[in-house]
Amino acid sequence: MDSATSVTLQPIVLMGVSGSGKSTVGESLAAASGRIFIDGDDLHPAANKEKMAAGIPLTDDDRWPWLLRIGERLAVGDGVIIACSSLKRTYRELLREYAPDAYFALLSGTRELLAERLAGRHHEYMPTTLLDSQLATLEPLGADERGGVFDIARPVGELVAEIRDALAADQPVDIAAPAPGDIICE
Ligand SMILES: Nc1ncnc2c1ncn2[C@@H]1O[C@H](COP(=O)(O)OP(=O)(O)O)[C@@H](O)[C@H]1O
Ligand SMILES: O=C(O)[C@H](O)[C@@H](O)[C@H](O)[C@H](O)COP(=O)(O)O
Repeated sequence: MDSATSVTLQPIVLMGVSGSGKSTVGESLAAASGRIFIDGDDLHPAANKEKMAAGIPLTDDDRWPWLLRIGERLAVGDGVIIACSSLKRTYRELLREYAPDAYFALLSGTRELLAERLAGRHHEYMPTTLLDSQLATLEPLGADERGGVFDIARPVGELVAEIRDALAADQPVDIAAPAPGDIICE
């Protein structure tokens, strides 16, 4: 008889400031692990995109509706990988209300490297001038927050491997407890 345990895939949030590689690493990680990737950029209300395009940083009130959309997607329970800057701890706390087992992979690097990466890419709406406000807003992961910090100076393939290894080494909630009514095999 099959084991009664059911396996759930924990969602992964690629977090960090603009240009840290959330979309690039997230897409690669999803391809390597057979998961769905969603870019949080695509879930911003149009007003947020217009504001950022005008070079104005978002406020908390701008971000809450966006974070709610992301939380709802995380809550589906299919192990989705989402790129979402998640700059403040309060934002991550909101996302954890939807997905308590979410793993936050913080992509971290120097301002110099971030500026270089931003200068080398084209983005639908995000100007490079918002980098400093993003860095000022970023609150690093607390020791009690589930996740890890990854160095963006590493090649994408290495980052993907490092995140997969870190997740594999930290999966206390990967195997869900038997649900009521499950038949337990001795
Ligand atoms: N680890 C990396 N090594 C080299 N280039 C990278 C790396 N990660 C991202 N990039 C490049 O840096 C730029 C910013 O990455 P992107 O994924 O758009 O960041 P974000 O989604 O966080 O804004 C892109 O041009 C991307 O190709
Ligand atoms: O909370 C925010 O201020 C935004 O979400 C921001 O953090 C995000 O970076 C933009 O959506 C641009 O997208 P990129 O991160 O892909 O540049």
